[in-house]
Amino acid sequence: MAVNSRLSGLKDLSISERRARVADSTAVEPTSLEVLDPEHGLTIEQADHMVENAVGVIGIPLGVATNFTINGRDYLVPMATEEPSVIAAASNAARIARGTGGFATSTTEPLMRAQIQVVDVADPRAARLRLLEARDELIALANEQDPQLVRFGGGARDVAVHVVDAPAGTYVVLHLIVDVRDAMGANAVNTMAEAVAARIGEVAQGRSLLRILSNKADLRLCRARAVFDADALGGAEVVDDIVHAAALAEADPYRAATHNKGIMNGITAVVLATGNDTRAVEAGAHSHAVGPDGRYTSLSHFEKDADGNLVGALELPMAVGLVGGATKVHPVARAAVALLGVATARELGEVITAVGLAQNLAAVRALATEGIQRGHMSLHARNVAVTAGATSEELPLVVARLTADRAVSGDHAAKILAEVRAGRRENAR
Ligand SMILES: CC(C)(COP(=O)([O-])OP(=O)([O-])OC[C@H]1O[C@@H](n2cnc3c(N)ncnc32)[C@H](O)[C@@H]1OP(=O)([O-])[O-])[C@@H](O)C(=O)NCCC(=O)NCCSC(=O)C[C@@](C)(O)CC(=O)[O-]
Ligand SMILES: NC(=O)C1=CN([C@@H]2O[C@H](COP(=O)(O)OP(=O)(O)OC[C@H]3O[C@@H](n4cnc5c(N)ncnc54)[C@H](OP(=O)(O)O)[C@@H]3O)[C@@H](O)[C@H]2O)C=CC1
Repeated sequence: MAVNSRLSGLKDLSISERRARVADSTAVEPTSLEVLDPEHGLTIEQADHMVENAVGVIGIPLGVATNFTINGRDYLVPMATEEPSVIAAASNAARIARGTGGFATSTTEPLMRAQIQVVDVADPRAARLRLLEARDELIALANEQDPQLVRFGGGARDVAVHVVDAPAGTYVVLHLIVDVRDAMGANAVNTMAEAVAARIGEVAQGRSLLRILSNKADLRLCRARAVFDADALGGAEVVDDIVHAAALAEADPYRAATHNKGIMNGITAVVLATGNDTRAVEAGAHSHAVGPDGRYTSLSHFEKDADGNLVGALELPMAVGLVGGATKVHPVARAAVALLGVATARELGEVITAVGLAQNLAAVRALATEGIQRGHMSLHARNVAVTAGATSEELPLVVARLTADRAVSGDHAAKILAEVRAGRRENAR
């Protein structure tokens, strides 16, 4: 069944109505969403199998971003985040992009690198060539470790050898390049790296030391682009100002870090919801943000097209999988993947990248126009009101006053709450 992600007004429904609407708009059975209730989610027994010294589980809100069209197909995107306004912002930008066809994405092959470091090599440059001569033997040896991966069409594909001059010595570092198919790949690649390390040491005539995947997954890139209509963004000046905002992020690492954090607001939320390794994706992203000149810069680019519309583009490494890790173990992650309806790790990566671009556009548009506080703080007001002690009944009143007063602070919430309660006592008399 074709998904319809244009669910206007989803925010105004109760949670059970929202779930019914989401199930109705996708191919998932409504009962499969029951696992999203905390009492039906990850059990302490399951947690105990996942990590060491487990003593509990922590709940993170899971929401659904609406309006996404990617390569002509609609997706409702599960996002796990503790931060208000993130899911609203992604949905907002996806709604704007939808008017001009949505997001177009592409990806490279799912190639990961493992590094095998060799120390104490007398002739590092000659050792590099000896290792390249042994390429076929090393690939065959690595592939013996994971016949299952090879059966799925993956496996070791190539080697590259770097000579690295470091303060404590010169190292020969062999990169084993592995097609990991639908896995994130760290376990698969690390097993291979450990298995071939001794032979690599022999060929290089040194001692093999580290044998571990590189999170700079620069051979496994995902890309997303979209056109955002100038009028829908607020006009030609808004387009120009977004281009200025993005240009600052390209030139200034202080701004780039925040700009990229905005991208990761979306990316990490989908990575977490689907049970993938957030640290691996974040490490990949930030390493990709360092250009050939060694400068940290923005991951995305915004420019104006010939029609005066804004064009956004994002490219980053995307080491995510649909098998392995917590994806198959965590019941909520399984439900999130089913809801998203992706068939391959590549498709998952492309959706995540589109969400990153949408998130970035929403934040930069807010910054280039009214500022971040109106949209973000009005949604954050709920947290502030709850922290001040508002009950579910008092919450709408306190949030409405906080937003109207444009003063979203704990002190002000406490003052409003006192007034609301005094008013109630007065009415009760
Ligand atoms: C917050 C909005 C979306 C309000 O924006 P708005 O224009 O007031 O919203 P609207 O009421 O006109 O609604 C527009 C659409 O937004 C979505 N939407 C709107 N509200 C909701 C909601 N409550 N729940 C769910 N969805 C919502 C929804 O899709 C809706 O369309 P509909 O489907 O209803 O026809 C806007 O101001 C925005 O996009 N702001 C950006 C917020 C943001 O980026 N937050 C991230 C946290 S700040 C940060 O960490 C990063 C940063 C900013 O530092 C990065 C950087 O510096 O680059
Ligand atoms: N630096 C890092 O980022 C590190 C991350 N990790 C962790 O590693 C985990 C991910 O490792 P990963 O290797 O993905 O997990 P798994 O080892 O659990 O899964 C990969 C394995 O799944 C099997 N498989 C089944 N179907 C497929 C398919 N369609 N495509 C590919 N493989 C398939 C393969 O063989 P088989 O059935 O024989 O296993 C493959 O080796 C995450 O938990 C991550 O946090 C670990 C160390 C370091």
